[in-house]
Amino acid sequence: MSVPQLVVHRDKELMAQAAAARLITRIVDAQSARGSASVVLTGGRNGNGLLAALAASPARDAIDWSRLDLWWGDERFLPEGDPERNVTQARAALLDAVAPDPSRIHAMPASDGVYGDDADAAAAGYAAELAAAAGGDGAVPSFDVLMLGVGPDTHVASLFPELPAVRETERTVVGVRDAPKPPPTRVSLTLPAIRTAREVWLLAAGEDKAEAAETALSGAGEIQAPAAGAYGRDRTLWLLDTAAASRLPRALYPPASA
Ligand SMILES: O=C(O)[C@H](O)[C@@H](O)[C@H](O)[C@H](O)COP(=O)(O)O
Repeated sequence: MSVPQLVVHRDKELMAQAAAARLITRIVDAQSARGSASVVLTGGRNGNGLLAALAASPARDAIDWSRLDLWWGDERFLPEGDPERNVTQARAALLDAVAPDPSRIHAMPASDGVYGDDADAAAAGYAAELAAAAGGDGAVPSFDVLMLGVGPDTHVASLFPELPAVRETERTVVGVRDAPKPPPTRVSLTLPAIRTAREVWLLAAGEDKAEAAETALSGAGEIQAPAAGAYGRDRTLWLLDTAAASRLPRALYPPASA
């Protein structure tokens, strides 16, 4: 378990731009070291803001888009092409502008796909795809970076406080029903899957995330505060803006980042 590091940026726009630059560098380093990179994207405003900033970055094509595997931490279980799906929003924010290798874009199943409207079957299908990509070395590939937006209630992916999905200890992907954040039915990585990533980056910008950041970083348990259970093998990085960091003890983050 890696102890959370915090970086606090002036505002959400700068946080998105700095996080995008950080992601470009991390991907380029992974591609240089191992020939390819594997990244897990997140939905939501902060996640999509990062993708849009990356699309606008002059350095974006330092990434070899033909050697990048993209996965999702969660997905709204809706029909293919629904504007509310995280992959639809990721395509609009970034993917349509960079033309990655389509075989390496691993979208979670849609509710009108091969699994029909069965979210549990869709989750099992995505778990099988992860395991196949892991090449028998385990249940999921070794993700270089796994990004998670943090909800105001401290949820990450579609793991909401006290609900069954956050309590899952065996499966890597689960179906979620009755999610408090619409739409109610989703597919999500579980905490055990999240924690296999080399690096986990939690994105929290805006006043509405201040209480969640304080709760998750002040010793709350992962069932009550799922963000507290999201950490990487090598690194756990909270990327915040000053508004989201406003309730944190000043000692938690270095002065240089304020
Ligand atoms: O499917 C989703 O909605 C996201 O994956 C979800 O986990 C999101 O990242 C958080 O709710 C934060 O969303 P905002 O950045 O919009 O607050």
